[in-house]
Order: sequence, then C-alpha cells, then structure tokens
Amino acid sequence: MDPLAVKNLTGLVAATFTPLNPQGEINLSVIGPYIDYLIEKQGVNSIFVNGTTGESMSLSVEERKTLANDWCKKAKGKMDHVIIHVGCMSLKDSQELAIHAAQIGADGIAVISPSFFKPRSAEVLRTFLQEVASVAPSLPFYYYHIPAITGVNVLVRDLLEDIEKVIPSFRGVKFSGSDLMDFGQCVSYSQPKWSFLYGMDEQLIAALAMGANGAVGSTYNYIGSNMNELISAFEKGDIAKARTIQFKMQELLSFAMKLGFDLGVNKQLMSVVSGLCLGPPRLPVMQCSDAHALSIAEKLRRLFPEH
Ligand SMILES: CC(=O)N[C@@H]([C@@H](O)[C@H](O)[C@H](O)CO)[C@@H](O)CC(=O)C(=O)O
Repeated sequence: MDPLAVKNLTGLVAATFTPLNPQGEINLSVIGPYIDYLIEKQGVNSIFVNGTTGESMSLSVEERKTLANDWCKKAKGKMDHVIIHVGCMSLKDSQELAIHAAQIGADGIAVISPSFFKPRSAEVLRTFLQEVASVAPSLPFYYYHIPAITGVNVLVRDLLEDIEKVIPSFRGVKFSGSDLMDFGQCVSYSQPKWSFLYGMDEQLIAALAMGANGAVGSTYNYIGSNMNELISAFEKGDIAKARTIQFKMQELLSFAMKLGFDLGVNKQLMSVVSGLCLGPPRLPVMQCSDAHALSIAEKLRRLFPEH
C-alpha cells in the first residue's frame, strides 16, 4: 500500500521515552511491554519515537536506528501510526535516518529545525526540510516545531506557504509552541491530507478549540486515558468536563514544576506510574530522586484516582 495514502494522523500520540539500562545503554526489552501498556492502559494507539522525550539529541545515529527499528517491529499490527523523528544538527545524519525510517516501514517521519546553526528564515528552514524529505519521498512528512528548545521562532504559517510544492509528502506539523495565533493561522490554511498536532499538553483544550487534529506529548504516556476523555468530552460539546480534566492536568504539572519538573523527573514518573523500568536519562539530563517521582505519582493518583 502507498504509505502516502494512509489515513490522517489524529488523536493522541505518545512521545515515547527511551528505555535505558542502569549502565545507560538502550534497553530494547522494555519496548514490547511499553507498547502494550500504551494501548491497554492508556488507549493511546500512536507513538512519536526519538523526539525530545526520547532524548534523540543525546543518542547516536546508530542508537536511533536500532530504537526506530525495534519500535516499528514491535508496534506492527498493534498501533495506528509510528512516527520516527529523524531531525539532527547535520543534514546528512537526518537524511540517513529518513532513509532508514523508510526501510523499516515507519508510518511517517518528523524533522525538528537544526538549532546550533539556525536557519535564518522560513525559506531556509523549508529548504532544509525539503532536503530531508526528498530522500524518503514515500513517507508522510511532519515538521516538528518546538521554538522554546530550538530557539527557531520562524512562524509556522510562513513555513507552510506553498510547502506541498517542494515537499509533496508533507502531511502536517507537530506544534509544540505557545503561539496559538500562529497555530490557528496554520489550521486555517490546512489542506485535506494535513494534520496539526498540538504539543503543549497543559493547554490542549485551547488548541482543540483552534482546530487541532490531535496531540503529541509526553504526558499521554501516563495520563493518556484521561486526556482521551478530555478530547471525547470536547468533541461532544461538554466543555465543562473537558475543562475540568485540563485543570486537573495543570494542577499536576504545576505541582511537578515546583519540584523541578524536567525530562529526568518525567521519565522517572513514567516508570513509577507504569511499572515499566525505563532506567535513567542520559547526561546532561539528570536522574531524579525516587522521592520526587513518588510524590508526583501520589498527586497524580489523587487527581486521577483510576490510576
Ligand atoms: C518541551 C517538551 O518536552 N514538550 C513535550 C510536552 O509533552 C511537555 O512535556 C508537556 O507539555 C509538559 O510540559 C512535547 O511537546 C515533546 C514531544 O512531544 C517530544 O518528545 O517530541
């Protein structure tokens, strides 16, 4: 089947953590149970692999290939979409990972902007993305916008101008920014095959109001079932219920932020809540103390007692 003919990417997409063993090496044995956990306990049927949450920029190209291959193999026939993030500082590395993603049967690729040498304009960024997409023309392609981390503040709406002419495989954006005006402008310019996935979990409801087709995020790993309820309530017009769930999620995050919520804390929290052994993060991200993760998990269980 032509991968470009697949159904649009919608709903919740978990940005997966990368399982490491206590020595800091990738631990593939967790990936199978991780996929089952997302499907069975969280009702999350799509994943975004090797993104920010997956510590992609701290992994070697070889490690990223090994992980991408294992996630794709184990998710086959179980998950709807496996999107592999292939963005790197080097265009060559990104292209190598894009070719690899096509070979292993990924459902799509995403690319972040390079951030050491930053593109000067939307046009330059579009050209970089085009160069990556062109080596894997049969794979749905998504731009990954996360300006707080990359420092690349190009308006996504400007990037989208005529993008399908240079990237025929273009299928949408993972928008992890807070500029909802830019997000709204993107949605209003959207084409039928495109998806706009929002990436700031704490304000998902606002993005849904703006027309988001779904969301990619880290918290959907452990409160995906609740955020699925938020989306259903929103779709049924029960805004009060959707807002209540969003407010609880914000209370959880604000509690976690006061304890220094970062990727290390987030990863440990997922281990505690899911029972999966995800191991430590890789330096420079620091491992969080058990006590911190346990108190956040306790708060989570108080807010969402079904966990
Ligand atoms: C900066 C960051 O890590 N943002 C997360 C969010 O899910 C974030 O953890 C959440 O909104 C809590 O702030 C995602 O946008 C990242 C993501 O989807 C990815 O791992 O690629």
